Amino acid sequence: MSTILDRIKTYKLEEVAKLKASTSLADLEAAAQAAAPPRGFARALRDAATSGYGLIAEIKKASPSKGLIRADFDPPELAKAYEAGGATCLSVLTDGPSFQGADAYLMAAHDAVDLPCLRKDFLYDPWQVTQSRALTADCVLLIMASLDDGQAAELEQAAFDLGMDVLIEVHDEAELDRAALLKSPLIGINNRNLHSFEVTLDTTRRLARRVPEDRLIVAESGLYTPDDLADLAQYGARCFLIGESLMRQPDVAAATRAILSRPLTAQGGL
Ligand SMILES: O=P(O)(O)OC[C@@H](O)[C@@H](O)c1c[nH]c2ccccc12
Repeated sequence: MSTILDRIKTYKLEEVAKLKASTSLADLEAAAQAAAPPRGFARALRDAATSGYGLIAEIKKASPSKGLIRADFDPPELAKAYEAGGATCLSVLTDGPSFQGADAYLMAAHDAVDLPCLRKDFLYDPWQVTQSRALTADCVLLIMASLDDGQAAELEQAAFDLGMDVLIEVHDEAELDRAALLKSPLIGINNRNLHSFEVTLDTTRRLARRVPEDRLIVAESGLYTPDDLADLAQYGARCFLIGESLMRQPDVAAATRAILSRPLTAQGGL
C-alpha cells in the first residue's frame, strides 16, 4: 500500500540528489562545523520530565491532511511565543512540498530563542543529517516506517557524531521493537496513522507500555487539551509534541501556557 511517505521519499531523494550536485560535502561539513553548537535536546526533555511535562512545540504552516493551518506565519515570532509559554524544545517543519516549510524557518526560529530545535523533515541519507546540523538543528527525526534497520542505525550514528540528538518515530509495535534496537533515548509515538491520517490517542495508550524503561516517550499528534496530556501521562508519557492545536490559536504563548496548565504534580503525581 502506498502511503504519503512513499510519495515524499520520491521527491525528497530527487531534492537531495540536486543539492548534492550543487554543494560539495566538504563545504557542507564546514558549514556544519561552523554552526552554533548543539543545544541538548534530549537533556532538556529529560530535565523537564522530572518535574512536569516536556513540550516540543511545533512550527508548522500547513500539512497534507489539513492544508493551511496558519496564515499569519512568522517563525521567529512563533518561536518566541512558544518559549514565553513554557515550551521545552521546538520542532520546525522544513519540508516544502507537503508542509510548506523551509530550511530558513528552522534557522530563524533557532536564532530567535535559546530552546533546542528539532528539524522536522524526512531523512534518508547521511548527507541530510550533516545538512541538518549546518541548518542549526539540535535534533533530527527518524521515521521508522520509511527506513530499514541499517539505514536508521547509520543516520542515528551520523547525528550523534555531529552532537545532535535523535527522535525516533514509531506507529506500531513492529516499528517500536526496531526502534528499541537503536541507541537514542527519545521514542516518539505518532498518534496519526500514515495510511488513513486518522488520529487516535489509543496508539500511545497501546504502545507506551512496550517502550523500554530507559527511554523517554514523546506522544506525538492530535493533542488538544491539558486533559489529553494528563490522560497519556497515566500511560507513562511525559513528553509531548504538539503542532496544530497551538498553531491555530491567535495567542500562541497563552495557548502554550494553557495546555501545560495541568502537570502531574497538580494531580498529586503518579
Ligand atoms: O499537529 P499535530 O497533530 O499536533 O502533530 C504534530 C506532529 O506530531 C506532526 O506534525 C508530525 C508527527 N510526525 C511527523 C512527521 C513528519 C511531519 C509531521 C509530523
